[in-house]
Amino acid sequence: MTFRFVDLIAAYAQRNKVALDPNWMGTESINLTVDDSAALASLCEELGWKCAANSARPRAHHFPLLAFVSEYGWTIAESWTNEAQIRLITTKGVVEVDWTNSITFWTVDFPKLAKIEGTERAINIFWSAILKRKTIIVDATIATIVINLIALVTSIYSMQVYDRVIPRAGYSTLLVLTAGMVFALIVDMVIRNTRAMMIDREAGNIDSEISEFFYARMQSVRLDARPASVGTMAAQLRGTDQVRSLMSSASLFVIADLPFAFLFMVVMAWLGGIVAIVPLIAFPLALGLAAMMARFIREDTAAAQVTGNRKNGQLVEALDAAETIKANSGGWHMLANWNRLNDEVHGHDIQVKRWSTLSGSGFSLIQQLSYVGVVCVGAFQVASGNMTMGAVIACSILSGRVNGPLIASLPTLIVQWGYARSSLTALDGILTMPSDQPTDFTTVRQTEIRGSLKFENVKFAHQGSRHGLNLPTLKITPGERIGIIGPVGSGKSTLLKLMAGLYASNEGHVLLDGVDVRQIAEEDLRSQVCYFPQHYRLITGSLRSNLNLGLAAQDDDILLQAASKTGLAELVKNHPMGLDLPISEGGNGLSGGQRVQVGLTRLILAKPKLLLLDEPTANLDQESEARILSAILEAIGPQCTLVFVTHKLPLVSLVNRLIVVTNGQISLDGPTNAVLERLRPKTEKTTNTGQRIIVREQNHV
Ligand SMILES: Nc1ncnc2c1ncn2[C@@H]1O[C@H](COP(=O)(O)OP(=O)(O)OP(=O)(O)O)[C@@H](O)[C@H]1O
Repeated sequence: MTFRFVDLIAAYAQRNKVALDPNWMGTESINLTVDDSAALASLCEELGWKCAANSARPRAHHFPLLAFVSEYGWTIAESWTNEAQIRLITTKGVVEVDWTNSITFWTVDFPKLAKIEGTERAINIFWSAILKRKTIIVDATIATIVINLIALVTSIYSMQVYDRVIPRAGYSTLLVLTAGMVFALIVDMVIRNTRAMMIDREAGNIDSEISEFFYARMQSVRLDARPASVGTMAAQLRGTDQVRSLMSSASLFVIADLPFAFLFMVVMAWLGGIVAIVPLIAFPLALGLAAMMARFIREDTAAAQVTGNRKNGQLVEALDAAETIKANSGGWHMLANWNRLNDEVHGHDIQVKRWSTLSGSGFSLIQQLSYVGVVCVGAFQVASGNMTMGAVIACSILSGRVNGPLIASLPTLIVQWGYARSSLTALDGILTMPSDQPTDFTTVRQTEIRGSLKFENVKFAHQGSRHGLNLPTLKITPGERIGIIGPVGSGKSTLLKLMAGLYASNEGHVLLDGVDVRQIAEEDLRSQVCYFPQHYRLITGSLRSNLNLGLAAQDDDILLQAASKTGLAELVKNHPMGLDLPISEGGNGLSGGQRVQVGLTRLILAKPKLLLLDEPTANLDQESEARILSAILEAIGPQCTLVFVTHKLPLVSLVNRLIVVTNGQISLDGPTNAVLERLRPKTEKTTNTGQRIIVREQNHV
């Protein structure tokens, strides 16, 4: 067996920390099982990738490389292990082979798609999205140059009018100059609007690109690594809005305007000599003030942001848990928390506003002083004959242009930057959370999962928890029917999530068909391993969309056939909209049992190879429970491995093996009857002959 093309390229891309476009998987049909390098080259060309071959001895920093070795087929050459040998990743595992120049190495140069997890920082995601749009940056820069040149022309116009037109009463010249000026100002307006429209349109594209990236990243965060508050995490993600609005904000043009401040100072020096000293002092003063304010504001914007996110978390919790809160008169408690957070946010906001107002008035003072300074120094220059009146007017206009854009935009920009900065920190936090498919694992495609499981020295504890699961060994063979029982909080659900690959062990390995479960490609794993959680939630949409969730859309008659097995068909029949029955968030509008019926019907449609059920029938009556479980058993067939957690002892009659979890450890594991026998409480009895014996009582749930 050799690597298939998809596996090879996916593994190679992952080692290069490049996220591939999911659509490229379309070429899956092509198998590079022979040294068909030409096929690799033509496929890369088709996909817009560049690949290059090299038979020379690779240097240490050139790895990883693709290589074809007759004994192993296509492999990934990872590194030198010594002077003469190369470490290869093959389908048979990691091997070391002697280097000969008959081995051809290949590199594939992928287009710079989003990098995946690990070293990436949120700010880089934004910059790469912006820098990708080079034409727009060039156009906006040209527009900014023209706008600033028009500002220069305005000052020259004033100088000409004061120095040439008024003394000579040259009114026809005035009309020509004014007409030219009006035209320039109209051009200025058109360019400004076009620039703003261009930026807005691109900001929309950047926004959808960035939000798609972060949404996908948020979805891929491993379940056991998620923060406790859903609302807080949602608010952190919304931080992308703040960063994007800063990056596309018109006030950001102040940065593009900055180089022109120096041009204007040069022109002022040319027109008025020493007058240029005024902006030379005022400009760095304004920049210094901006830097100082940004520093002062930083702590408060960060604190306001963190508290604001927590406030969002509290809001989501209050809405989500409304039933519990109302039923337990918890409203006052929640309100008190809400008010506390509100006051905290308000306190920080007020500080931010104070600094912002102070900086606004500080900039305005610098601007006015600069104007007064130019007029004052200009007056001395005029008196000494070094400058004309018109030049003084032109210099006063130019001094406004040196500091003007800064003064107009900086207070807002500083506050926006403060919030964006703390949003970026929160987004960095999301990027560092471990994802379902870590980059240090090579993904393996497993289109045919058989359903055998093996735990090797597995240890797992939740974040911040000292106690967890400790499973030195556990083996499950394909087709086994296993029940897991144990006291509340003993670790049954955690064990099931480890089997499903939803949690990652802290130590040891969970192997599915001999491959680490985290290594198996997500789409292969989820399509063949079905996990049914303790609290099954439905998704906003229709009954049909919930039944088809993650599956290829099925015909209605197939859906109805499956629904009739779980009793869900009753609901469909009795609702005027049938399968189009609308479902709101979480499945509100359906009873707890009906939600479970929807989830279990979907399982029948999914036909998994490994089925993991966490108390699937907790919400069902006895009759439905028996019917649904036998329908599921029939649908999955004898080859499917079934593991379910239950507190209902009658259900264990469905399984032939029982595992008892106590305190995070497997305390009993064996044939159902044997385990039940061991579990029966013992009592001491005296027989008729006076002999004292130990008997086991009936089991109780
Ligand atoms: N998200 C979490 N964060 C921290 N600790 C958790 C989390 N989920 C569960 N735990 C802890 O892990 C332990 C095992 O929980 P688990 O849900 O696996 O128990 P269980 O045996 O399924 O319980 P039950 O029968 O009540 O469903 C418990 O002590 C629980 O407090």
